Amino acid sequence: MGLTALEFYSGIGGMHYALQLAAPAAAVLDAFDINHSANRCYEHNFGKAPKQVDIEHMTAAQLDAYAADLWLLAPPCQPFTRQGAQLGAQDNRSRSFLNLLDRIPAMRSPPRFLLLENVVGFEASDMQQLLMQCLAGAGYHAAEFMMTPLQYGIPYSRPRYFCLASKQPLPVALPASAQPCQCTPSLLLQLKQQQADTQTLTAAAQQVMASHVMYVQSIGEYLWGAQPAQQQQQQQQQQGQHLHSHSPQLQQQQQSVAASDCSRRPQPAAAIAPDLLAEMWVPDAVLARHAEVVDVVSSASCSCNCFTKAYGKLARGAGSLLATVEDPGSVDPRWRLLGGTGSLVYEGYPKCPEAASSSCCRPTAFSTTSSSGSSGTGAPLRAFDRESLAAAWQQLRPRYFTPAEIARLHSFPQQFGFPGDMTPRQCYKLLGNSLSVAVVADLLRFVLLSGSPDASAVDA
Ligand SMILES: C[S@@+](CC[C@H](N)C(=O)[O-])C[C@H]1O[C@@H](n2cnc3c(N)ncnc32)[C@H](O)[C@@H]1O
Repeated sequence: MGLTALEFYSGIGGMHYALQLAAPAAAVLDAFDINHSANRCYEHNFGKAPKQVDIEHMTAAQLDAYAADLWLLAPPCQPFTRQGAQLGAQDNRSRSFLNLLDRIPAMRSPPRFLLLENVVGFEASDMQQLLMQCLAGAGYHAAEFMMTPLQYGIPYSRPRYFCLASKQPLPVALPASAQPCQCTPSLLLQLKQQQADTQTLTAAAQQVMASHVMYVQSIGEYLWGAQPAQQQQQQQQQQGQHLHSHSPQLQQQQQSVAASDCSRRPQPAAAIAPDLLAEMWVPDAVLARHAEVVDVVSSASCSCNCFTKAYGKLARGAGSLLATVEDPGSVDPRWRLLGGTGSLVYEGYPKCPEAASSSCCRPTAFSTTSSSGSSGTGAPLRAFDRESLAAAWQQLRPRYFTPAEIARLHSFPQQFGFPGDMTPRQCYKLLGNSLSVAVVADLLRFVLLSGSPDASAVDA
């Protein structure tokens, strides 16, 4: 048999889709999750339900029986989120993951590879230290990353922590650092072909990432294949400016990464059915109550904020809304599109859209982007109040992103769907817990190359 995997905390199967991209011949032997709705959705798409078991009680013998090559892990993130109590390993929701860490040294056939996903904040937790100690003690080579779909040209900010581990040396040995690596694994592999020593390689990779040269598609282009001409021109100009600031060698590498990422993008999302669209309008009352904290993007925006499981329920920090007016500037010239965040601002309000985005701000290297627009270039509103801002939002007729659109922004394949009886709220809850398939696929390709001499083919 080829590569075999176990998917812990499987949710709706984001890790499974990523594995299908990274190693098409690999097999997921079993998936495990306690959430019945998530398991129904997983079965709907993969034809086999995950085992509805509590991972906290799994034994080394049970795990050994699979003799799986790869463990995919997305344990609960609540113990590590910035808004929570940050109890880390002391939080009851960490117990199942602690159980797995305890089991690994006791196993006869521990996995050859591991991939873990969690929220930003995990890297500073006691659980991260326990994980690293466990991996080092069990003889793994490990590397930590902080990645977001924006780094793959996808207009979606969802920074997440990742840890990769392998019994064989990783294809690029990262220098010891207090901070997780922010370079994409595919870029590291490309640079490795030309840069012999690790120090030069990582310095070059950091330089590329810090300059934010990746071609990021607009939301309209990514979801529906549409790109307003004006924005296309703007992006080309920006991209040109950035590329000229680097060596021809790096330019070539960046362009080829961007091109290969574009080729992997999903098909445009299906048109929204009228009855679904009717459910997607954001009520005026919500805009009136939360005028200062909502984040609204347009189809021309090149980013939107992280969708959480509270999307559709909470206005603050749960994910962006989409303006349905094609050109906000034509409705009122005081609208501006922030280049860095993709958010719409009205004469400088809200002052800092990212402040409303909970744990979802971008990695530092990505927050220093050049803006295609600017905020507050007009005279500030003298008598600014919530009502006038709410009225301004209403002009844009914002709607919620549909579950299908969020699934596409997570790079789920076109054929992914939810069971027909699930409400949008249930879908949002499941999607908010899930992950970016594009990001995880890239990390998986990298870790699965461990130990291979030419680092050119996945052993699947
Ligand atoms: C962050 S989500 C992972 C989502 C998944 N990666 C996806 O693509 O949808 C964590 C999942 O772990 C499950 N979970 C939490 N504690 C668990 C436990 N003790 N045993 C089994 N599953 C658990 C939750 O039901 C939830 O679906």
